[in-house]
Amino acid sequence: MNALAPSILSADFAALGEAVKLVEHAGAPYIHVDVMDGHFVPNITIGAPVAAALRKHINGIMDVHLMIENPDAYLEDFKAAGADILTVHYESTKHIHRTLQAIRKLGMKSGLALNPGTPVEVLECLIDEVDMVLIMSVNPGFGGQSFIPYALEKVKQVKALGERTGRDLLIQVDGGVGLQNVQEVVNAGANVIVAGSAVFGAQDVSATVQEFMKLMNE
Ligand SMILES: O=C(CO)[C@@H](O)[C@H](O)COP(=O)(O)O
Repeated sequence: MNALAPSILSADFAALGEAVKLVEHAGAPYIHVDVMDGHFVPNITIGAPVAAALRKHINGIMDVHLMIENPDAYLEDFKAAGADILTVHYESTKHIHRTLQAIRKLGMKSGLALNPGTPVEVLECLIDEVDMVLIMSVNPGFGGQSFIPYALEKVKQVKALGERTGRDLLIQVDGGVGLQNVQEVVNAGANVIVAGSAVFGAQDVSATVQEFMKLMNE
């Protein structure tokens, strides 16, 4: 599973302007799509039809992060839209074990996201159903927030849990990651980095992606 690792940069988009830039840079091998519903998080972004339209321009893995209530109702839609990895939140799902199994049954890799206030201990009973753990390093809902330092400790805990249980996990970190702190995040154990404003807010998107990749793989 960790053929993607050691370190992947995932250009994260949640707005159509960012999606246009994404299409311009469609050589990106791994794309993280933020889906927000205005209920689980205060923001609204895109749904499965837009993800499906963008999929045609993505030359690589599409990783969809569902920040929505009742994600179970939409698993098949995002499979049909072309998601390779589908991530749901521990906090939005009533029967998370069943939801993770359902994602895999549909032929996608299963991702489990933990908000900053959710401890890593909840993974203990779920680890065998999870391909990727997403440690949120901001409270979900908006780009451009500051990185919460305690996330580094959680990444270390997930890495240790993976080693203890013999699982080759993808460990993703999302929120407030930029060129200034990406190495610290990778050194803690992350192997998939999500970056939104640091990529799409840059003057030169391609050069910034290259700089990220260099720092992450040094
Ligand atoms: O999903 C979220 C927040 O809800 C994150 O993906 C952010 O959108 C990442 O943006 P930056 O913090 O990198 O600007």
